[in-house]
Amino acid sequence: MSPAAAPILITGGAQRIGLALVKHFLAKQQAVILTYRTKHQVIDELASLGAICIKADFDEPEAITQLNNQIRAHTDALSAIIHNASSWDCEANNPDFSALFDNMMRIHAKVPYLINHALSDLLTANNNVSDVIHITDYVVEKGSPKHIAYAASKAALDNLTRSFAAKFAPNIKVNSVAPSLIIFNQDDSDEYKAKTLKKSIMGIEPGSKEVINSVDMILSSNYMTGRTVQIDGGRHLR
Ligand SMILES: NC(=O)C1=CN([C@@H]2O[C@H](COP(=O)(O)OP(=O)(O)OC[C@H]3O[C@@H](n4cnc5c(N)ncnc54)[C@H](OP(=O)(O)O)[C@@H]3O)[C@@H](O)[C@H]2O)C=CC1
Ligand SMILES: Nc1nc2c(c(=O)[nH]1)N=C([C@H](O)[C@@H](O)CO)CN2
Repeated sequence: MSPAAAPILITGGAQRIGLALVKHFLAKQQAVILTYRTKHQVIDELASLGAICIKADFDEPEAITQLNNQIRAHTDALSAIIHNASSWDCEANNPDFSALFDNMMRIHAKVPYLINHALSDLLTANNNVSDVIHITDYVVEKGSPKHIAYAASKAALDNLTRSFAAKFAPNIKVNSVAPSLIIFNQDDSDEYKAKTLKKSIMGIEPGSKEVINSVDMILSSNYMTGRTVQIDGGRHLR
């Protein structure tokens, strides 16, 4: 009987894509540690399924230190870290561009940077090659005039992928998944949805399974590192 794999840490695991990833791994009997900021109703269900649910608001100064300590109370190894937590904020909603830029850089670049450093020994303690996966965005390659700070922060995360891949090899692989539209938000208008669907040449809202498939492919590789899986429906061909 092979020993149970060490837990996978997923940040922002209580809704949408993060939640789909958590449920996917739990269904495969894979141990999961997830962070959440808001106490979504689903948290109790995930805990009953065996997930370790840790409250972490990464806007708080001590969040990383507290997360580090809480994770070490539960495990002495990790098989993967998936940096999923994110805030899709924009200049139109934030007249304070300085605060917006700081917030975007913190959640999308500083938090993954600090977590990777803080927990790398737990990844190395894993019995097999471990993984860090950064969930970036198609806009890393194109920019975004309506989400300027967001796109720049995801580009920083994209660059961290290559730096950490070089630093952590060969015990830890580090890769990005760069989606464009995966799932709409509840308050998205029909007009926005129609306009967004036209941006790719596949023209669909693919759903979280696209990200799950890409993550599973990365985790199944013993060789791929410092690279990006782009799941964008052919947006670059428009
Ligand atoms: N949805 C899509 O179509 C696309 C998504 N992506 C990327 O995929 C990933 C998942 O997307 P999606 O599911 O839509 O993400 P969401 O916008 O639903 O956010 C994911 C989670 O991030 C958490 N979060 C945000 N800010 C903080 C913070 N300061 N501290 C702690 N947690 C925080 C939220 O926690 P809580 O809810 O607990 O407050 C939320 O559950 C993201 O990285 C996103 O940028 C990229 C392109 C397209
Ligand atoms: N944290 C989030 N990031 C992004 C989201 C989201 O809902 N939350 N959504 C998008 C869009 O789907 C975009 O890819 C297409 O308009 C981008 N990032």
